[in-house]
Amino acid sequence: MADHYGTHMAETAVGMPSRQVLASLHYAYPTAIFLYYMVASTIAVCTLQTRSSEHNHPRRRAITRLLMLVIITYFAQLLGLAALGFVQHLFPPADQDTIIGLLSCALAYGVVFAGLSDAANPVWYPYLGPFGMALVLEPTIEVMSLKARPTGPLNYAEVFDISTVAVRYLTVVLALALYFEGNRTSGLETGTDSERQGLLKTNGHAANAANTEDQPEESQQGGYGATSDASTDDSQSSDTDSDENPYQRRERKASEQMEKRLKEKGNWVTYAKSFVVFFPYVWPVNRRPLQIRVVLVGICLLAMNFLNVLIPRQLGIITDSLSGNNDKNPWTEVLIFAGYKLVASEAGLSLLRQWLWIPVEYYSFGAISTAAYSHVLNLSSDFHDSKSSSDIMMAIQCGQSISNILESICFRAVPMLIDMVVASVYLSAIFGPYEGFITVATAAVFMYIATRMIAALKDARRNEVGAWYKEHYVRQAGIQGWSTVASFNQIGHEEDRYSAAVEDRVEKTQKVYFGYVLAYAFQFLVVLSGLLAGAFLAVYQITHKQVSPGTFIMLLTYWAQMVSPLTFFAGLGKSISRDLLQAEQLLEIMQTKPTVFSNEGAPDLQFSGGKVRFDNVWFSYDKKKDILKNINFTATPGMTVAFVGATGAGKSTILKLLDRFYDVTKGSIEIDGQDIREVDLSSLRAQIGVVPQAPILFDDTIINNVRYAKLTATDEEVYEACKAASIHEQILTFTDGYNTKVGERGIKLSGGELQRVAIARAILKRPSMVLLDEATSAVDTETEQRIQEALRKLCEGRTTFIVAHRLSTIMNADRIIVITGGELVEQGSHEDLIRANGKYAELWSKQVFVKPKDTKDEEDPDGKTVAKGRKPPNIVNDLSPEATSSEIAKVKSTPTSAGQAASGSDDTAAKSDDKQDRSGHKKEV
Ligand SMILES: Nc1ncnc2c1ncn2[C@@H]1O[C@H](COP(=O)(O)OP(=O)(O)OP(=O)(O)O)[C@@H](O)[C@H]1O
Repeated sequence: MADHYGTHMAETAVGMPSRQVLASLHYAYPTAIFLYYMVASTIAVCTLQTRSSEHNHPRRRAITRLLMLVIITYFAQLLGLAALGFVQHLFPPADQDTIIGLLSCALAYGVVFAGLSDAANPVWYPYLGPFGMALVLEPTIEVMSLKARPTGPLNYAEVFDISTVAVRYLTVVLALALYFEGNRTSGLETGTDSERQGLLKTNGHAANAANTEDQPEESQQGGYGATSDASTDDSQSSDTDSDENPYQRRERKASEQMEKRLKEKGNWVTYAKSFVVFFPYVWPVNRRPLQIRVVLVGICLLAMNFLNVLIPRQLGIITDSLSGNNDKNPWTEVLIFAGYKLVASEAGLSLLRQWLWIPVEYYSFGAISTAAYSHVLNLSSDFHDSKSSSDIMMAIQCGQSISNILESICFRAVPMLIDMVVASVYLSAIFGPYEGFITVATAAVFMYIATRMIAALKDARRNEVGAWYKEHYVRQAGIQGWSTVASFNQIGHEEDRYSAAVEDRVEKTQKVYFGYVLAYAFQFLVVLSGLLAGAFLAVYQITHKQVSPGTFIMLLTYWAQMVSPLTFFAGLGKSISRDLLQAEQLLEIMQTKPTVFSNEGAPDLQFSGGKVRFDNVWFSYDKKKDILKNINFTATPGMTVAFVGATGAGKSTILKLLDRFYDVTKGSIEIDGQDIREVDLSSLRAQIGVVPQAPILFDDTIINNVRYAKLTATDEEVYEACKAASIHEQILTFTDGYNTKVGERGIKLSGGELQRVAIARAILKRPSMVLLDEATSAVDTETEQRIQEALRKLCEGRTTFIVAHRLSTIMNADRIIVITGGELVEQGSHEDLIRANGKYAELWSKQVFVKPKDTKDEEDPDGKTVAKGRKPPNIVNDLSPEATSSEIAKVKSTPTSAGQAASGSDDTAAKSDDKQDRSGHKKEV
């Protein structure tokens, strides 16, 4: 064996133990650098320190160059040894430990160098550690090597070697000095030491609060994500992207959410802990058979690791038996090989693993989807009003990504890592440490190149997704808006638009595709170089009879097997971060708490007539602008209360508060003396029947849609409800009668039919209280008459709240409440309010006395003259304030006749005089 300087160890006076120590140091030093760097970098990333530094170290460039110089000195030493070997005809020119040590140090510092070059704002301790080790270990190794050489004067090679080590040592010292000097200077300049202290908020407390809290949100995020982190780049770039498609918007929102949560949690570890909510869905808790399956899957994976060694090894044995290098029977060996292949194949362990795993996987997918769906359904109106339904549905589907992350780590990354470690150890054992080094070096270079290339393709990929979405939207717009396209004669325009979008997408896809092909080509070249180096070494050892020819075949097979784990690892970070972003969207939903809920153990609503009291009710949707202000009124049992007022005044909001779609911000709502927040939500809603402004039906048959109000209702009950809602006859005229499908959201029904089906539903429910929100807005007056009849049946004896713009609909209400700008400005019966000559009288007069404008010749908006005496294009209300007053005066003198004028029905007018409410209670006016 040759020592550091090419002289044979055996000739020196150094004892065995120190030689062993020296040999171990050659391996331990680069290993320590590598491990320290990896662990320190991981800690820095996990504790988010890499995101803290907002300005660069002033000497960073110089330090990076010095690090490069350190690597060069190792190659210089190797070149020196090669020159010595060449001159002295020594091969190998030094002992194997020294050469491997130098090569490994060059590789380890190479990894550190690559990390420093790539980091946007590095945290320095992962890079300083190796320098610190060098300060101690470099002289130690050198001194021990000098001790190991024979006594006598130094030759040129030894002088060169010592000088190179000295240069390296000085380089390391200089790099450290520059770091501390730069740190001190920048500290003096800025007055802070952000590089060492700049940790982010932990659990809501900012370590660098002074730095971050004064800044606007954007700038905080900017500094925050100031690494090369993809997600932050995405969020920032897409913020300014006006062409953001839903995919990009979702990704941006998820990545912003992730940033926010990371900021709150302080590090990745606590961040990852927030995903613990998914644990019961991923791990089959309380399902022993499934748990056993998971364990068996683990055993299968270990068996696969084992087979990955056995198969190449067996090929080597077969080759050796064929070439007579061993005395084994090739027939038997081939059979054993076939056996291994069978076990490792899709028909063997893989099949078994899938069989074991599929129920677990689907358990998890099913459990997450069901839990997410149920959670979403139980969230309150504020959530549903603020989220797009497509985003919610996407997020529920993203449940799969949680199990994907675990599967990637547990069932792919871990076994592949085992494969790679086993490969380098096994190859080192067979061919010696050089082969192990070649394997590790190839893997490191491969991963570096592959991850860089994937990162370089990020923009191209984003453009491709954008183009894909654009194509999708152009197509969808053309098809969905076909009638608009056709009626505006724009088919040609849409065709051009679509073909341009397709062309753009195809061009961008090609770019990405070619990028991937190029990336694979580079990866292949790296693997080929490693394979070539490994194969040369093997050939050398075979020709020197150190190993058998069969091992060559084993080596080739092993290398071929390693490409797929390497490719997987190169893309692992990307796929995990994509899955995490998707899981983030679901996590956000799962962590949203309903704002309207039943208190623990809340009693059921005890309904006794339906007395409703609004006591000083205030409400705001966004906690900023008050939508309802100080609303006070009481509705006695069976009373019909109508809300009128301008659009946006807050009428529908009052109904939503009654049904507890939202809770009041201040004040309270009581039903029969019970605060509705104190009773069980479901028992409250069970008492209330709603006919909404825009009823939504399910894409199902009419009968099923009506029956939705009471799932146990018989067909007869449904028919009765439809008869009561004056829709039965009409349904019978449909092609399939009650089995007619209503289309998505009831699109196949007319507005009036839709509203009557909604009324039938409410009738079938037989609620104790009724809320009608513009229930007859979509029907003509004749149909309305019939619906009024239906509604009368529905509301009979029930406390009813009506919102209506058409005042004729509500003039018979026991109480009319006028809402203006969220405030209750008037209340009373129709007659009282008309007499009061306030807001209601004004609204009433405008609706009653609508008549054509004076039909003198005038110009229409296009400048064309409209001839006098002809019917003008619009009927408008032309009452002047004076005219209004005089009309109201008339109304005041003959209220009943005004009622008749409005309703056109003696019957309804007669009822307006009825001071007794429908349940026999005296009206509370
Ligand atoms: N979910 C919501 N989130 C935020 N603001 C809302 C929401 N729903 C309604 N608003 C706002 O609250 C105000 C009152 O709305 P509301 O629907 O109660 O009015 P309305 O009097 O019933 O109007 P219309 O007669 O047109 O139905 C409006 O300004 C509206 O923009």
